[in-house]
Amino acid sequence: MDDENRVFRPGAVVYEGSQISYAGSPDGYQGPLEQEIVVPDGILLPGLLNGHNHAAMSLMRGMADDSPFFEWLTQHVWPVENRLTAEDIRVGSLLAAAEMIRSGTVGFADMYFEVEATAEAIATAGMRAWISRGLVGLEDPEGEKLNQAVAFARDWQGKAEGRIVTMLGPHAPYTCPPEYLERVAEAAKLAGVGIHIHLSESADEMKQLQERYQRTPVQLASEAGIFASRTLIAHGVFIGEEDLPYLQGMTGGVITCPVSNAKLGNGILPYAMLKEAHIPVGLGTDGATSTNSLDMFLEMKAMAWLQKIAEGRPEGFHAAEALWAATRGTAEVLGHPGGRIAEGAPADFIVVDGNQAHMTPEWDVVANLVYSAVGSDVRYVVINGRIVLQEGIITTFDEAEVIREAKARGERLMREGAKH
Ligand SMILES: N[C@@H](CCSC[C@H]1O[C@@H](n2cnc3c(=O)[nH]cnc32)[C@H](O)[C@@H]1O)C(=O)O
Ligand SMILES: [Zn+2]
Repeated sequence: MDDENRVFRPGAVVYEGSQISYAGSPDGYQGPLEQEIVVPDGILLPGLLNGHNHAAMSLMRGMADDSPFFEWLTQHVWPVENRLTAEDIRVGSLLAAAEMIRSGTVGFADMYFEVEATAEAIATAGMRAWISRGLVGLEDPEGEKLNQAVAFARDWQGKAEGRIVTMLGPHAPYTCPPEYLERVAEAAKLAGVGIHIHLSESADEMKQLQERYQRTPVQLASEAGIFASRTLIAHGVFIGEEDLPYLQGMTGGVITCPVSNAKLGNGILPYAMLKEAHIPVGLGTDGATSTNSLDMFLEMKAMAWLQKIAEGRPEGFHAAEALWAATRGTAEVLGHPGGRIAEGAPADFIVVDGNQAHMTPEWDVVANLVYSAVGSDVRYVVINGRIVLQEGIITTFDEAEVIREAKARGERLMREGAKH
C-alpha cells in the first residue's frame, strides 16, 4: 500500500526516527540498518485509523445492549457517565488502547470528557489520538465547558511528540442548539482546530430536528458555521441528496461506524452517493458501549457487508474500499499524512500474521485482510517509529494490570448502578 497501491512480495520498509525512509523490494535498499526485523509470512500494511471513538466507554461494554437508541443513550449510558471519575476515564482509555493496539489501530479520533485523563493515557500508550471534549450545549448555558474545551485544545495541541491533536467536539445538533453550535464554530476558527460532531445518525434525530427547526442535521451544522473549520462527521447514516451542496465545499469528511449503526438499528451510510460526490469517507468503531469491540478488522467486514446489502449486488463495493476507508480515508478526513506506506509518511504500520489456516492460501492479499483476518492476527504495531506491539506483546504499559483495574472499576459501576 504505497501511493500507487503496489504490493511488494517480498517487501521491506525502512524507517528513521518517526518517518518512513524507504518502502519497496528489499533489494532496492542499500543503506545502513541499525536493527532488522524479519517476519516470514508477515503482511505489512499502514496502521489502521479509527475515526470515531469514545475510548473510555470500554468500561460500559455490554451494558444495556439491545435497547432502543435514545433510551440506550439517555436512560442507560448518561446516568453511568455522570458517575465516571477522571481515574475511571484514564483506565478505560488504557483498556481501549490495549484493545486497539492489539487489533492494529495506530490512532483514533475521540470525543469524551475528562479529556486530560484520556490524553495522558494515550501519551503513555504510544498511540496517536485526535481528542475533543464532547460538548452538550443544553448542559452548558454559561459556556464554561466550551471554555475548558478550548483551553484543553490549546494546551494539548501537538503534545506527546505530535501524537496528540486536539479538536472541539459539539456532541450533536439535538443536544447543541443552533446558537451554541455557532459559538463552538467561532471558537474552533479562533483556536485553529477541527470539529468532531455526530450528524444524521438515527431516524429519530432526523424527525426531531425536522420538527424543531425544519432542517437536516447537516443543514443546521452548515448554517451555524461548523464547516468553516475541518469537520469530522460521525455516522452520517441519513445524509441525503439535499445535504450534498452543504458538504461539497467542506474540509474533512464522514466517518462511518457500520457495527454501531447495525447494532443500534440505525441504518447504512449512503457510501455510493458520497463517493460520487468526492466526499472522503473514513471508518470508525464508535464507543465499545454501542459496538462492544474496537476491532477495525471487524469494522472493515461490516462496512463491506452492509454496503453490498445496500447496493443489492456484491460488485457494488470492493474489499480495497474498506481497507482504504480504514487507512487513507480516515487520514483524509483528519488531514493526517498517515494511512499509507511511502517515503516521508509517518512510521505507523502493522504486521499481520499471514501464516495461519484462515489466511491460506493467498489468492488476494487484500481480500484476505478484509474478509478473513481478525484483530488478533496482528503481531507488530509501530507508531511514530516506536514498536508498541512486539510479537504480540504491548511494550508501552502493563496490559494485565490495566485489565485488572478495569475489571474492578467495571464491577464498581455495576454495583452503583443497581442502587440508582
Ligand atoms: N455530557 C458530557 C459530554 C459528552 S461526551 C460525548 C458523549 O457522546 C455519547 N455517545 C456515545 N456514542 C454515541 C452515539 O452513537 N451517538 C450519540 N452520542 C453518543 C457518549 O455517551 C458521551 O456522553 C459532559 O458534558 O460531561
Ligand atoms: Zn459516537
